[in-house]
Amino acid sequence: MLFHVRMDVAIPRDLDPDERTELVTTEKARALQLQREGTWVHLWRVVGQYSNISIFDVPDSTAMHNLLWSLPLFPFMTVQVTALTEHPSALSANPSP
Ligand SMILES: O=C(O)CC1=CCC(=O)O1
Repeated sequence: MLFHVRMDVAIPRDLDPDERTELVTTEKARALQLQREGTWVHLWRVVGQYSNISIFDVPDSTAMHNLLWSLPLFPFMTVQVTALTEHPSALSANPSP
């Protein structure tokens, strides 16, 4: 099941710099792991913002929820999730005759 997710990151300015570095480093490691596993299918920076647009491929909405809650930066993010389904005009839904 595919999900479109927008994450807007807001790390407090007064957070300890070492803690900030640790958070960002562990978030990156987790993101790379999930991309290698094929779960985090796309990860794009939103131009000019500390935000990303991502596509996830997970079994169901509970898995999506649990994954997001498990992210190290989750406490510092506002997350918008949109469940996706196949468009009837997509090439993938219309194999060539
Ligand atoms: O920087 C971000 O947009 C938050 C984030 C998600 C995965 C990652 O490595 O950073």
